[in-house]
Amino acid sequence: MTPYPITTLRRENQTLVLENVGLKKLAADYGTPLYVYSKAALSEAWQAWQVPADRPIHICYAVKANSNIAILNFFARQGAFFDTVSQGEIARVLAAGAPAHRVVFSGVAKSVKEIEFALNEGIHCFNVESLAELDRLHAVATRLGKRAPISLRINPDVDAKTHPYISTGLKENKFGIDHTEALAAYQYAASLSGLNIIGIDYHIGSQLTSLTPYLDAQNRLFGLVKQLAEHGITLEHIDLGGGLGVRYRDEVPPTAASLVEQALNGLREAGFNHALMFEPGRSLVANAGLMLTEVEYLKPTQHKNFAIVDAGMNDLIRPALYEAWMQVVNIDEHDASAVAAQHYDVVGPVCESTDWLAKDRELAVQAGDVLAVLSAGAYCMTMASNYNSRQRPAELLVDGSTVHVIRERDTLASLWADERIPE
Ligand SMILES: Cc1ncc(COP(=O)(O)O)c(C=O)c1O
Ligand SMILES: N[C@@H](CCCC[NH3+])C(=O)O
Repeated sequence: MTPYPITTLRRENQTLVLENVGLKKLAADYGTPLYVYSKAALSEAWQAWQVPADRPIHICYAVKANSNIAILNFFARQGAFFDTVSQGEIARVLAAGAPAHRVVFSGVAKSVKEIEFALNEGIHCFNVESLAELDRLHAVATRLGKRAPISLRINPDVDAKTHPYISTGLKENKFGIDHTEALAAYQYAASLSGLNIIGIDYHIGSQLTSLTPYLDAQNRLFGLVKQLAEHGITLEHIDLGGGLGVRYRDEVPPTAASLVEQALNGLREAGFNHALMFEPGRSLVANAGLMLTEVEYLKPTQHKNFAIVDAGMNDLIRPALYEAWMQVVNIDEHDASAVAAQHYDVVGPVCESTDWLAKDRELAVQAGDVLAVLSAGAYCMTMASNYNSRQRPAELLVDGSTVHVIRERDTLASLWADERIPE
């Protein structure tokens, strides 16, 4: 196993280099905390999903994983479709230069305003999550003199065997329409003139590290597609969602190609000629990014050692939220004779006890060192907040030896720019 899950990251002369750029210089030039993404790693992740096939396969990048418009623009140029969950995400995709007809709109709570916006822009498909949403879509589309292209998101009741907070395909989850009610839901949708049925989809959870739950869900879904056809309801596409896991530590997730092949085999066996869609987020971006953070203080106590860094749970919340393990490395290697390795909890400045990035990690570290939190390209910057009135980090995109600033750090004034003191 390579030392780092980011393939474009390596150690050269005891310091970490991403593509052709030294991380120490980036921290010095742009300050910390700082997100840094590798364009070559994004390319590699995108290529991994490209499988030759006897039908169109649309890869819909799940915008929530990393919604910086430079990242969206990169995927738009590759020909990606986009999975979105809000008007804001759709607007970002359009601002990044992608056409509306490559947008699918998922989410359990689509508002009238969001539906109007998506219909007027002309998106590819609404992934519908309830009967009430069918009624709302029909009403809005009819009022606008349009027909809404729809797919029903099915809840297949399959255990994705991932963290319970990011599992979405069990019957107790709020997502999708119960597979036992799917036929009736489709028949109801077919009776509504404002709707145009084009697909079926599911998304069973995130950070999946085995193909088995996908196969279980796929079999269930394909059974439904057959049943629908028997009732005269035909579909253009089948969307198998996102969720493919990545390596944070020692996970060995299936390759994207093996997931696509499993789906293609299933389609061929069933005699289906539908187009195929997937909605990957994490697997396209997690291991294209890292976060740099400087050690402010070392705080040894009688119980444990703390390395107190300048990034907090507001900047990177995954450990606080899911106890997620993310690799933390010192970007400069110390000679063992100069700095001895010890066990540290790496904690941030936020006034919460859950404000930690890593626990009980062996690190040779001094105050002033810069640490890199790896695999931070997905669900890190998008979940950042201004809690404790902290300025969210800047973001950089490295391309060979070139560094692009793709987001400036929040300014102090931006923290209250939208607030008003009453007269
Ligand atoms: C509907 C939908 N599609 C796709 C994704 C992307 O998932 P992942 O980042 O795990 O690939 C998510 C998030 O889990 C989602 O909710
Ligand atoms: N935010 C989660 C993934 C959630 C996926 C959303 N459907 C994470 O960081 O792992």
